[in-house]
Amino acid sequence: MTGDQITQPYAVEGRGLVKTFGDFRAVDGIDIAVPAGSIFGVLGPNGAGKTTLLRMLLGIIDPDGGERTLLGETEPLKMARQVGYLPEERGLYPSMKAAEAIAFMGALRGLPLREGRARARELLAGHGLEASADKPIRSLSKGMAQTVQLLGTIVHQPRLIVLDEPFSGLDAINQGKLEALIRREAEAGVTVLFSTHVIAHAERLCERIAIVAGGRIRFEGSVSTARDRLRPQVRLETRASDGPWRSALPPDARVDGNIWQFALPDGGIEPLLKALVDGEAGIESLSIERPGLHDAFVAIAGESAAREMGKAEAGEAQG
Ligand SMILES: Nc1ncnc2c1ncn2[C@@H]1O[C@H](COP(=O)(O)OP(=O)(O)OP(=O)(O)O)[C@@H](O)[C@H]1O
Repeated sequence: MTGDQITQPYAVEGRGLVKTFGDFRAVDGIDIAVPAGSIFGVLGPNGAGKTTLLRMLLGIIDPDGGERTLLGETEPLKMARQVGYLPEERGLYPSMKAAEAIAFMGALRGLPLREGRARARELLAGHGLEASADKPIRSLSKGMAQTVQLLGTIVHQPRLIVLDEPFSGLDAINQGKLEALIRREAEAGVTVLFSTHVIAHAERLCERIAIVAGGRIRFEGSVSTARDRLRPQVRLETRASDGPWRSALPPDARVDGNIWQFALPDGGIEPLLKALVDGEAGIESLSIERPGLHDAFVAIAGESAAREMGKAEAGEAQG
């Protein structure tokens, strides 16, 4: 097949994407660019528009406005055989055997069945599921069935993998295995685009993220750049509770006994340290912590979006 080589810097691009259902704008003018070979996370609460965005990028639904390019092709479905897609709605034929289900999913994307069957067994063995290869899906646990579906998503060795909420419904062990699989695929040069409402997955895995809320992109860039939106936080404990050194602390420092908390000043920590030492404040403890992606998310998308993310995660843990 011609055009197999990735020559474009982005595996997926969307510009000005809009999707309206009735008079509701689920996606409200989104620009997104996923670098080829990267792990890219679309992060946002339920109903933010993530699924709609992914479906438009893949060509499953058409946008009402805007343009998209998938592996260099402006008609995304033309690249379907080079894409692996795990939809949010999971499901395999319950009576199909695990290896057969994987081969079947490969066949839907153009992989000859014989090859698919052989690869299915290799993949199952690689995930500790060789004993389940000839068992019907209905006899597998939910997590195992989800792993089988995931293996079916990658069996035809796609150049781009798109996973819609892939961590949902998996226990911590299977979530860890999925993270490892995503990393392995990316190391082999595959582009991985996934959606999630769990900030920790995006923070651990992604080179770049897009934060989506209310159908709009609130941030797109590296995890590190998102975290840099907030100043590092200082926690200082002094032996003395008063002295001239106090004027060196930022005026908005919060105080509890002899513990002071404040954002790292523009000039850095050194001028303050000097004042503390010269003033004999006595430094009991000092820490400077860079905010995590969760705090950055709150700053970027707002408290209510962050609460929605937390609620979805808690609901899932219960369910
Ligand atoms: N086919 C549809 N018809 C009507 N409304 C829709 C349709 N698909 C999505 N929506 C609405 O568009 C909004 C965005 O949905 P979408 O599924 O894209 O969000 P999401 O971020 O993926 O969240 P979730 O994880 O809950 O699916 C939601 O309010 C949803 O109810």
